[in-house]
Amino acid sequence: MLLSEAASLLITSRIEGTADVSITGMEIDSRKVKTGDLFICLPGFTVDGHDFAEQAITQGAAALVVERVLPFDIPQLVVSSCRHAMAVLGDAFYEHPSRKLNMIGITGTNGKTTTSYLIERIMNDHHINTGLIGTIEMRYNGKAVPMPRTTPEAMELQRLLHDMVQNDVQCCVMEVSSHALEQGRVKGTDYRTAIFTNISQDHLDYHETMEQYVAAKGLFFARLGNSYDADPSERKYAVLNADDPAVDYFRSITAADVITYGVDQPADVQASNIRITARGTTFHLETFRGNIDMTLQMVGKFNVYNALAAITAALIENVPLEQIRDSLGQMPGVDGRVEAVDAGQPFAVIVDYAHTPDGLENVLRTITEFAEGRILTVFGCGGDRDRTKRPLMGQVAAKYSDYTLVTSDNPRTEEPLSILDDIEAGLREQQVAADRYELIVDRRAAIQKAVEMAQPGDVLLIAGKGHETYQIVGTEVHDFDDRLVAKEAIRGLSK
Ligand SMILES: CC(=O)N[C@H]1[C@@H](OP(=O)(O)OP(=O)(O)OC[C@H]2O[C@@H](n3ccc(=O)[nH]c3=O)[C@H](O)[C@@H]2O)O[C@H](CO)[C@@H](O)[C@@H]1O[C@H](C)C(=O)N[C@@H](C)C(=O)N[C@H](CCC(=O)O)C(=O)O
Ligand SMILES: Nc1ncnc2c1ncn2[C@@H]1O[C@H](COP(=O)(O)OP(=O)(O)OP(=O)(O)O)[C@@H](O)[C@H]1O
Repeated sequence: MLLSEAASLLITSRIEGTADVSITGMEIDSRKVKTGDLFICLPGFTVDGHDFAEQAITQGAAALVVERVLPFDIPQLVVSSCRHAMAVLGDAFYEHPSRKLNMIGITGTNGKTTTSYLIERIMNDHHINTGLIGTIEMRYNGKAVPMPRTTPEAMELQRLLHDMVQNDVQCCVMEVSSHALEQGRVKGTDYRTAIFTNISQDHLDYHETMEQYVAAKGLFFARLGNSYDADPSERKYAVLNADDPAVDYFRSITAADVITYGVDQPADVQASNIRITARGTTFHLETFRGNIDMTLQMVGKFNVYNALAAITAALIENVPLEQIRDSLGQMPGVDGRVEAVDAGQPFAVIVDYAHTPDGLENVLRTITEFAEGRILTVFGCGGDRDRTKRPLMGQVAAKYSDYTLVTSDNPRTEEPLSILDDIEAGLREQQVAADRYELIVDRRAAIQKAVEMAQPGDVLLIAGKGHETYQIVGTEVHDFDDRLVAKEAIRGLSK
């Protein structure tokens, strides 16, 4: 691509210097620039990419995209927003890869990862080669790479999608975070199906108010549309949770065809007669393509919602209902999501990624449905993130647990004990007696204590970290896996 071609894609841009320079790659991180790359200077929240232009030039950048002209003798494409330019240029440079894939995006506070795994499983079982991008990793054709963020930056995303196209992937299911929507990371990505799971309090450190958080999610649906004469194979679909209060708002702002799913409110894809046991969940499913009885190995009403969202996406892709039933019935669940830890102990240990008040409430409510003994809960809240959810999570833990151990969960640069104090305020609000909870900063010691307290029939929930295998203290990342720590503690019981 020539710099002049890049400029023609951005209507208000101008070029300072030579326009016919050839661009052989694009990069937003100066440390990764290669000879011939176009370096896009992103003004960030912590540092400004413009300050790294010199390093990019030293590494061989052929030209820059800037919001202000820099004093370097190199062609510069001057734009009003480098973030917007990155999305447009990435999409064009990688030859519009999302238009060659059936793109399914999932947004919502909870359930994105679970739903994406369910869709990936159904599609692949139906021989639709499907790639996945999300919190845990990006994977396709048996290749998996851990991801630093839930939704990649626009440039990285377009590169990934291009790679999928080159490798004969037909469908891509991906998580679309509210941060990504707000920052335009998925601008230019052409989705066929946009799924909404649910919205509840989280990320207010970033979005500040619930209204702004909902509005950020809304961008996903507002950008999706159909022309009146769109070919059926080209139509766009908004798949919405009929039981979530935000459904009417998202319906009102999208021009896509809306398909709803739900349990409590009438919906196009509806579950009824839900039965939950410790081993799984069954329900009756009614859809616009027929009805069927479903069995999930995953527990909880919230997983019925995740399954309904996945079923709806699969029906849009014309997967037969029987095939969907068989795929979901065989799916053991997702890493770190209501994952049972079994080291032969006479009580249940469950590790779960719940890190929002709503997520914690859902998993605890589910446990109450099958717990024979007491419920012991170990959890904490992340440092340098939404502080307002801490007391709310304390309240939820207090409401459902017989004993709560409040501990650390990635304290980052905050004083760990002060995070625990914020959570304790919620426990106190619920007027929990002082002998029904404890603050233990060291997560290993908290898990150890809970394991020692557990009696036969009890359920011990270790919430917050799920699949994560680290703990961030200060700026250091330490190895830490709740599942391994719990197993060690259980083995220690017999010594
Ligand atoms: C708040 C937020 O989203 N920040 C993202 C943003 O950071 P930033 O704007 O501060 O960027 P920066 O680090 O200041 O750098 C600015 C520019 O300088 C460049 N740079 C920087 C250093 C250098 O030596 N050379 C260089 O070129 C960077 O590559 C970047 O282009 O752009 C960075 C570069 O892409 C992201 O890594 C960073 O995500 C941070 C790590 C983050 O924690 N994001 C979270 C909040 C997030 O996005 N989470 C959601 C999921 C939430 C959920 O549902 O749980 C997600 O989608 O992951
Ligand atoms: N549909 C749902 N409704 C409410 N809570 C849910 C739902 N699905 C999962 N959860 C809870 O949220 C936790 C995280 O689930 P999952 O990883 O699927 O969500 P996510 O949206 O991808 O989260 P994140 O954005 O933080 O990665 C689960 O461990 C479970 O406790």
